[in-house]
Amino acid sequence: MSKYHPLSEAEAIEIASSIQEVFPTGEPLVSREIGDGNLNLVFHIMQPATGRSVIVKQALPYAKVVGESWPLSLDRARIEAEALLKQGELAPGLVPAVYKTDAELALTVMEDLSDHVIMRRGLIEGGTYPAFAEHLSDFLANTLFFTSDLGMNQQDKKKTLAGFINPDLCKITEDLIFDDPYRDADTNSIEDHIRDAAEAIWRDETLHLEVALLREKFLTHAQALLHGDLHTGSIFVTPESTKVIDPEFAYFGPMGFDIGAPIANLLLHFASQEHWSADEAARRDRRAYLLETIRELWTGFDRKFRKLWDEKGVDRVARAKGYQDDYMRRLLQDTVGFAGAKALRRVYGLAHVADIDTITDAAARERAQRLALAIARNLILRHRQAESIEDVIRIAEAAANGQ
Ligand SMILES: Nc1ncnc2c1ncn2[C@@H]1O[C@H](COP(=O)(O)OP(=O)(O)O)[C@@H](O)[C@H]1O
Ligand SMILES: CSC[C@H]1O[C@H](OP(=O)(O)O)[C@H](O)[C@@H]1O
Repeated sequence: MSKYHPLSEAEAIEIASSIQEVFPTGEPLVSREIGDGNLNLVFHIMQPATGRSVIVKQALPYAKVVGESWPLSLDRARIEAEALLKQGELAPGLVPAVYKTDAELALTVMEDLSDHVIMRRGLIEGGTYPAFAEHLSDFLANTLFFTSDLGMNQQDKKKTLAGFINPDLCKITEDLIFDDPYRDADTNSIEDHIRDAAEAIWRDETLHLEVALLREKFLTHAQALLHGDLHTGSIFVTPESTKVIDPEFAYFGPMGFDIGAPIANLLLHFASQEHWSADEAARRDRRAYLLETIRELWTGFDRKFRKLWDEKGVDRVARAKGYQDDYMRRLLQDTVGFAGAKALRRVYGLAHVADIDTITDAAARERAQRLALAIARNLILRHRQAESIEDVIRIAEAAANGQ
């Protein structure tokens, strides 16, 4: 019989107390459930006498945000733990330390990052993160390169891939990102004042073709091991430090999906700047910072990925003249398209973003939602023509200027 059951606070404490490297002494521990995500339980376990702490994250057999009517495999907890360990090897210091995993109980005990802030929250509060683009481009270049056919033995890659078959979580993405926003689905959550914009998207057949092409890539292109859900709610930051969490959507998919995710979320935050109803200068400065971060993220990624290819590439054939440039151009185009798809679903799909939803002035919120939709739609429509990250920046600036 399986030993799985959702943990009580007392059981979470008992498990945490076995982590000798954090709690070598026997003083009592206290627990608090702090999960604010859509899917899992997260216990913060602290030893008041020493101030030491860990996080115990446990999967539930269903999606917490919907309830037991949406069952989900517990195997996602094993996948999350294995992805965290692999990312820790490939991108040291950029993910939390893992102290213990238990596939049967579907849990991971990890480093407490409460001295950081979730990036979405930090951005909403006006924070700036000067090391973020450098760190995240390191994370992306290393995790994607060394799990692709360019940076890893191709037979080993196929064997590794078998451990990251993640059908339930991929299905969430296939439906919530690539299908439901393009039809009148029950899962959508549409504010009345933008219903006309959603209906226009449901009728937009040119857009549907581009989304079908992106969805096909997500379904079939096992290019590298992805994080799979790399939005600003999955990244902890301080001005000096960046840590990526929550890779439970990990699977072998198209790299542009991971690079597009943070770009989409920076653009959603860009759109949310409509909340500065009167302060044009504040809005302009904030937007310039966000666009510069997007530029640095892609250019840093491009430079580091090419360097790894030149210095650590394992594939002789990949050294064919012109192949690298062609590959990077296609990767940019995927990134642009996936950024658009990831942004669009956050405006009226099942899961929104606080950046926009917390704007209390309804007129400003509507402007932000329409701006996010305009940017997202143009990214999707034009992704196959993109030649440079400047195309993304021009699309965002033009939409913000009402063009
Ligand atoms: N290592 C950690 N350190 C501190 N807080 C964490 C850690 N991991 C998760 N959390 C907290 O729990 C929340 C939900 O975690 P997350 O992994 O995103 O869960 P879900 O998979 O349900 O989205 C985060 O937003 C954060 O507040
Ligand atoms: C029914 S899951 C909706 C949505 O939630 C996930 O995000 P998170 O686990 O970080 O809360 C993922 O983005 C899913 O698409």
